[in-house]
Amino acid sequence: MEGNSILHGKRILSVGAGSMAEAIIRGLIHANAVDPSQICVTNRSHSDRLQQLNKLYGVRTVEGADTHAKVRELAAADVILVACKPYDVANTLETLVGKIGNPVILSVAAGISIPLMESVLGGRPQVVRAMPNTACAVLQSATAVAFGQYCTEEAKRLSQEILSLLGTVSVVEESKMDVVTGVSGSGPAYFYYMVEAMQQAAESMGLSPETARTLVLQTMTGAAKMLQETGLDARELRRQVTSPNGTTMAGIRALEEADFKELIERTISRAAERSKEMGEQQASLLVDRKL
Ligand SMILES: NC(=O)C1=CN([C@@H]2O[C@H](COP(=O)(O)OP(=O)(O)OC[C@H]3O[C@@H](n4cnc5c(N)ncnc54)[C@H](OP(=O)(O)O)[C@@H]3O)[C@@H](O)[C@H]2O)C=CC1
Ligand SMILES: O=C(O)[C@@H]1CCC=N1
Repeated sequence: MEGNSILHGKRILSVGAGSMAEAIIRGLIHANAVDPSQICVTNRSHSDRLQQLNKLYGVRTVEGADTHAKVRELAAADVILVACKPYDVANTLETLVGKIGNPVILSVAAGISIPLMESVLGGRPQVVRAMPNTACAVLQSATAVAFGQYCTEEAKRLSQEILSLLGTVSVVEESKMDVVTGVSGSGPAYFYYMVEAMQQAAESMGLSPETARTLVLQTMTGAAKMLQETGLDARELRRQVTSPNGTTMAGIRALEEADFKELIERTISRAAERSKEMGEQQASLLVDRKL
């Protein structure tokens, strides 16, 4: 672990102990970037889940109901990772008011805007909105990040340092976050769906499940590596596989007949719209509550 890293001695409190919190924690521990004792995790009610994370990663935990310990953790946190479901964000942030110093509020919640979080927290909170994906767990996330108006340069550096340990980081305007969510936040699931479909097809045509899995996984891994390591774009790499009138051309023709590119555009657009919708729902609930 780097003693001179900006993360040295920083305390990270994860509010939420689900899939995304675990992917981030696992990544940070595996990157050897923080000592497990720097991370504390809390959730609402599932103490068994907290015990599991403590056992797996050595992180500290504090139960939702353990008020004194929780208040201490909140006050001492340098970074509060908001990793609960979008519809729980406003209520969760409300419970922090008056109990925190001036930590970086690093939210990964889909759709929930920086102004909404700032308004719930009040004052001049340092809110960072990120959209990573579960590949944080293997340090291969494609993360995008947008900064709130009250973030200091140090807060920006600290959050970027944390996220860049977990994969690539692209700084974007907040208005692009819904699209980002549709592309790379949900993206791994489209990819897994494609893997499922290819394995299923391979098996239905007579390959054993084991052979199907090996061939499909290595094909995907090899293709991704070719994209990364040759610097060539996808179109050119596809051209190299496609012999005139050969097998690939026959396969691609089936994708074109099904309007595959339009389908992918629709897929990303639906996910982005859902992100926007979730944010708008939460914003209007908040307005209703204030009336
Ligand atoms: N999964 C993914 O691939 C990605 C998810 N995200 C975002 O990450 C966030 C979390 O998603 P995910 O991990 O899948 O969700 P999960 O349902 O797996 O986890 C949600 C967690 O939030 C906890 N929680 C809810 N309310 C509170 C509260 N008031 N205080 C403390 N903890 C609370 C829950 O605790 P309990 O179980 O006790 O109720 C649970 O541990 C979402 O906002 C999502 O949009 C972003 C990118 C990718
Ligand atoms: O499905 C979801 O809502 C979350 C956000 C991005 C990926 N998973």
